[in-house]
Amino acid sequence: MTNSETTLSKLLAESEFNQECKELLSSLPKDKSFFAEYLYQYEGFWYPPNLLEGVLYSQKHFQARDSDIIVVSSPKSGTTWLKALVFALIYRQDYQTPLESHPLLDNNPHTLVPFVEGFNFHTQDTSPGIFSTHIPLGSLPESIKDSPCKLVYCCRNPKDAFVSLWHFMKRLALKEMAGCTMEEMVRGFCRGSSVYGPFWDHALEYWKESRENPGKVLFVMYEEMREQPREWVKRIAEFLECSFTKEEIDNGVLEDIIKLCSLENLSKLEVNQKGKLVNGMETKAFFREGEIGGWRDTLTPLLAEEIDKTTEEKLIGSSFRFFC
Ligand SMILES: Nc1ncnc2c1ncn2[C@@H]1O[C@H](COP(=O)(O)OS(=O)(=O)O)[C@@H](OP(=O)(O)O)[C@H]1O
Repeated sequence: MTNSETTLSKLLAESEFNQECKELLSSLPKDKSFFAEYLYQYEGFWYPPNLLEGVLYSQKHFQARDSDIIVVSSPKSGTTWLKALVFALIYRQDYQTPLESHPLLDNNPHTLVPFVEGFNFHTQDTSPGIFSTHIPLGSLPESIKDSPCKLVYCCRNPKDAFVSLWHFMKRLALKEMAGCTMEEMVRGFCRGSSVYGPFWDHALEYWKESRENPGKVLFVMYEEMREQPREWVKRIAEFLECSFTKEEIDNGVLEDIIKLCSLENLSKLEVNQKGKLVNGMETKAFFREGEIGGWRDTLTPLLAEEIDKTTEEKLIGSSFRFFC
């Protein structure tokens, strides 16, 4: 068993659950999985037990402040990038160009921006607080829904998000993955039984909320940010009420932030090549190719078609469309 295997398996499956959580788990629908022994369905979405425990904890204890910013995504949809961008945007006055001593140069974005469901949100004592979550809209802690805090949702094409997850799991050599074929994993993903899945319902709920409540939720597409980072980073800044001034644009602050947070830059930093998060996960696992349509190198046409079919079914009655 490799180190990362031990750590992640432990993280996903062997936590010591409190009594309340154990009782809840025994009452929930469960499905065999390759993330942990079982995923459990809670409020319509699927979780490994330890992540569900984090969701329950956050529902009880997370107190959003009015000024807080929450980066939201399904796993593998651009979380790490958006965390870095929002952090760099909000603190850009504190770390002027040239960016030689920026915290993102020696901290992984996941260290700087804690997860709402990660038990360590208490460590964030700055204002505004920047947090991140994969929690579906309906299961967010009430204080997030009720306060004027803002949510930036990052969505990605399901085939690329799936393939990214596949490579991530493979790299972490999770023991539950042993013997799991890609066909099985695609099938699980399509029936919604994937971490924080169904992937489509997750995106659709936030997309709808962004339409109905545009001051609360900004919906961004990973692919559009890749193609037009200037446009989108400016739009995110506007949404977060920290628009770029003309002087900043003239001085190249926008370009510096884009460069600092780029996959090319972050992935070559020592902290992201050799570092580990507090939970033991290797930081390099969060960076790969970031390609649009990269799924073609991994998915067979048949498996791609299976995901497309689910996408088609899920989008019936909605005008929402994924990027490609
Ligand atoms: N800075 C930056 N810019 C653009 N793309 C980036 C960046 N950082 C990570 N990535 C790519 O995002 C994919 C990982 O997704 P997440 O960050 O959402 O993963 S996680 O949910 O936080 O585990 C994963 O995509 P794939 O390359 O397709 O696997 C990463 O390569």
